[in-house]
Amino acid sequence: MSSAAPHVTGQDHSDADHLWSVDEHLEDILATVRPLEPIELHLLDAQDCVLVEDITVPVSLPPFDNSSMDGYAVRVADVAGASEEFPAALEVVGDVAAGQAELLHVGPGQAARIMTGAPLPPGAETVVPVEWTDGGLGEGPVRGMRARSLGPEGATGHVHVYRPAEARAHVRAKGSDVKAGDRALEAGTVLGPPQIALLAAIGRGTVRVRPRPRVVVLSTGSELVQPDTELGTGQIYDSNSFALTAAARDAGAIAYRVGAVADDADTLRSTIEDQLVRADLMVTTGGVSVGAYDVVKEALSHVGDEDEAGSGIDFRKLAMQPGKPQGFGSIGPDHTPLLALPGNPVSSYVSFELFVRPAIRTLMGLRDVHRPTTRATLTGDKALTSPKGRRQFLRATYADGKVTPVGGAGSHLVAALAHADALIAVPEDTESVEPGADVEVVLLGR
Ligand SMILES: Nc1nc2c(c(=O)[nH]1)N[C@H]1C(S)=C(S)[C@@H](COP(=O)(O)OP(=O)(O)OC[C@H]3O[C@@H](n4cnc5c(N)ncnc54)[C@H](O)[C@@H]3O)O[C@H]1N2
Ligand code: MOO
Repeated sequence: MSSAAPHVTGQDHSDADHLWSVDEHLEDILATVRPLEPIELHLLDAQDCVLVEDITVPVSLPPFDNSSMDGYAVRVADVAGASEEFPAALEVVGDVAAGQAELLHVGPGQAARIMTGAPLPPGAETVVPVEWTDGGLGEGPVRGMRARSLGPEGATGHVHVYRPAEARAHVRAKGSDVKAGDRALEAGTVLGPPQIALLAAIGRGTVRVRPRPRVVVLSTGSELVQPDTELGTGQIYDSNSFALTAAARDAGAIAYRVGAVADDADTLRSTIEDQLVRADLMVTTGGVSVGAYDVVKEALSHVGDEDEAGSGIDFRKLAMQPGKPQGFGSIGPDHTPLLALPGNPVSSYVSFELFVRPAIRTLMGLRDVHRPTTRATLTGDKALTSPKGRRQFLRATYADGKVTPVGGAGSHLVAALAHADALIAVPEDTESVEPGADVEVVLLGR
């Protein structure tokens, strides 16, 4: 299943030195990535997915008139004028429990003990809550019914009712929620818990939705080792593959983390080929810069160019900091989109937020693909500086219309990233921002 249109960039940037703007790169990605084909999924597997069919209610909700209270089903005339001083005394003909198929008939002078959700029995016109009665015990108003374990035989004898009730009081009418033939949900609805509740309530076990994309995250670098192992000389822990797998899940994807691949082009190519079978989107980190060991660039620069129309990864520089070197294109027989992110941990995470998250959400068919942004007042005691011609994304915390930078601009500062919940976006033409200024903020984690 192809999740990408043939990748033909709308821009003519054949010049290798062309600096792409953040918006141009994003546009290129979003013009290529296509929503996944819908499939039929069980309700819980469809959570957070976009519905592609209008859902019509097959049976009314509630399907029958039923009681909204534990109490007694009675006739209106039999309790008219009832009071504590002059209670109505009615013969109890038995119990009506929720789910009970056989219904009693309530005649004049009679009452059936009824439970919340149980069908209103024929003959009864209204329900009096048990608190308005003596519960059949003859000792004044009660707070509730006796548990079934204490009275397994059910209700018999007489009940005293102390208040009148209007017709159909405490009765939930058939179809008062939705009626058979009504539109329950429209195509395009995102299925959250309340929508899943409605689908289950009207008896739908499966629905047609766009599935969550399967995203394979692969980090590269011979220096990388797994957490929980001993660090050797020159080694560091692979944090990007964890961060991006988590970020892919957070965006709505089913994410597969592939452990770090060493800096060897053949190994990388064959690992990517092996992973394509379970990928609607591939994300790599590292190896996209200009070093001699920048293996992603080496392995993917010419991949499929000759034999797969529309395939190939384009490596480019963005007018952005962090996140300058990026790769994007599609790969393999299904033209699976691939985003090659830079290796610095903050660069890869910021790039994910700006480019991969919208791609994942486009695959899901969602309308809102971006993180929300807002304007906020910069706080702190120093001016921010930003490289000329680059859109800078600085880590920050945001609250109550104020935004405060956390840590510096270095793209290796993972600890500061872990304490941030926002990014300050400093425009390309701005080199310095004074405290008190109004800035644009990308809100993470919402
Ligand atoms: N001469 C130049 N050098 C560099 C340039 C440049 O324009 N000219 N650009 C710099 C920028 S900006 C970035 S960003 C990086 C991007 O480099 P790569 O994508 O090739 O990434 P690596 O070299 O593989 O790694 C960079 C850095 O990040 C660490 N890293 C990588 N992967 C992980 C991981 N999975 N978990 C944790 N840390 C990781 C890696 O050890 C390096 O320290 O290039 C600059 N250089
Ligand atoms: O662009 Mo790099 O991502 O500045 O560190």
